[in-house]
Amino acid sequence: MSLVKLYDTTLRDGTQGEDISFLVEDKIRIAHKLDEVGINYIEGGWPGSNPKDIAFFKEIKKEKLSQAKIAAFGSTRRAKITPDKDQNIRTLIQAEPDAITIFGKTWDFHVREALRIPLEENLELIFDSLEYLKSRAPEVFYDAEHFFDGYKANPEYAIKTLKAAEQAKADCIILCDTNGGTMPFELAQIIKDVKKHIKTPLGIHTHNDSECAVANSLHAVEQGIVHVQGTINGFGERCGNANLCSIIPALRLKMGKECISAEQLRKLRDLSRFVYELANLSPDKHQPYVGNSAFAHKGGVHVSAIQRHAETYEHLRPELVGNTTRVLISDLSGRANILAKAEEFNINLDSKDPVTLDILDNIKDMENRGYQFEGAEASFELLMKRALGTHRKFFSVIGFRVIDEKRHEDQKPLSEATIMVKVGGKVEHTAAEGNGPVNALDNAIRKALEKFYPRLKEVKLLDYKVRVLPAGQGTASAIRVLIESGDKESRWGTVGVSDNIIDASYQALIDSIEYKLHKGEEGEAGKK
Ligand SMILES: CC(=O)SCCNC(=O)CCNC(=O)[C@H](O)C(C)(C)COP(=O)(O)OP(=O)(O)OC[C@H]1O[C@@H](n2cnc3c(N)ncnc32)[C@H](O)[C@@H]1OP(=O)(O)O
Ligand SMILES: CC(=O)C(=O)O
Repeated sequence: MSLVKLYDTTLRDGTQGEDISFLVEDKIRIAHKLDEVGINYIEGGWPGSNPKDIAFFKEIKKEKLSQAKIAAFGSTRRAKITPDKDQNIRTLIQAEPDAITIFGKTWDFHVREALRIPLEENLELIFDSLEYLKSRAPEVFYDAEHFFDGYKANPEYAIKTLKAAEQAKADCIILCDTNGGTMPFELAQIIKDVKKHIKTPLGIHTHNDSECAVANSLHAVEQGIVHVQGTINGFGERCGNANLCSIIPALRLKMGKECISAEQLRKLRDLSRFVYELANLSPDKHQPYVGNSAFAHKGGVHVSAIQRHAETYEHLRPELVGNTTRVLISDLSGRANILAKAEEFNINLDSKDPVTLDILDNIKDMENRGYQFEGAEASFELLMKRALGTHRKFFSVIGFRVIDEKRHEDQKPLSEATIMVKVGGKVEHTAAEGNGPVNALDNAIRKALEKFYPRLKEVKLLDYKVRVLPAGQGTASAIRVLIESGDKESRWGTVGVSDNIIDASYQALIDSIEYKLHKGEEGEAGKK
């Protein structure tokens, strides 16, 4: 296997993405995770940009990393001053990183329009800056900004800029597709041309504006590039950078390139989710390799086949990247989906059992009426238990009332719910206020039941989604409510559908509470 070095820029280019910002503490925690996963270089930020990035380089020195090197990022010197007088270059050295990466201009258009200096002077900026840094940092990398656009516009000049970096003895020259518009077939040919002129090891840094960042990075490796830059989850300026969560498994599992170990690869999904969490963003469920849907099978034909052999519909075993196969339930399901789900819930079901067909018919009918079980697996589990006769009725609701009242146009509306429930032989009648009618109803149901089932105190309502479903033939439009609840151990989704939003919410709330009570009972049974 040939070796490819991985260079992560989540903490620098990643933070140039809209909505992405990390505290110094977040950056330190992410650096540790990147180190554990075997990333060779972690670009921590641009110390010449802001105090937070300076603080990162100070703090990271106190940490013990197992193998990763820390890189600091900056630009070539400004025109008309020497590198020793350039504040940006000085802060790079003061940061005392293991490696320094500076970017410089390749594209004549940029030299004229962005820097507004003569082309020759830009070559001096590149050479001087790298030569100065080379004797002051253990390793020095050169990011050739806009390399591919520059090469297409003026190949001779673009190569001259790389030669300036080579003469200054940069340890690696990184070809950047800064605007992200290069196509994989163009990129491969340009790299072939570059290799005729440049002997310094080459790297790649691509952006995703044409959705080709990962493909371009992999093509670059095919062309002999040995250093790959990218970010976790593809965070980065505009449409983002090349996504290392896709590049790494492709390098190792599809291209036979040595980068991280099999054990480290199994931590990839955790790393992806950790970075989303610290960025305060919801994970992209459709993300290849590491997303929740990456190995989620919905079509009945697919589910039937993967149960015979997973590779029929999976390009690799999800466990290799720390993910798992999932089976989704919908009106596209067949018996195989139901059987797979039953197994997941430890329910014994046979494909010839008439109950299996009953469940399937019931689901198709309910989905036709607007239910959706993909995000409501707890409701589905209860539905199966009801069909099998293993569902326990912990309580019954005799009735409820919800009042929403606004007493004056300047006042906030008041929401109050009353509910009457029966548990065993006892009837409980309670009222509760809430922040809106659904919250009031949730509070009232729980208040009435917590007395009998104290474990309900652990349940929290985590998410609430409402969707207005279009009217079907002869039917009025309906409302679907999906609720996500959780306790300290797990999270579960439930669904309700009605032409009345309160009733739809009520169904989803009741399912959530019943699910928690069943879960607790099974837990207790397991302990006995
Ligand atoms: C392709 C990339 O992603 S490169 C990384 C981009 N990232 C960032 O810009 C984030 C961090 N940036 C910053 O904090 C600020 O822009 C700073 C501190 C670097 C500079 O701030 P300012 O001095 O106020 O300049 P400003 O941001 O307005 O303009 C950029 C300056 O850099 C100069 N510049 C741009 N590229 C280079 C280069 N490769 N070498 C030298 N100077 C450069 C521009 O000419 C301009 O200087 P000028 O206004 O004197 O002509
Ligand atoms: C250096 C860099 O971030 C770019 O060219 O995109």
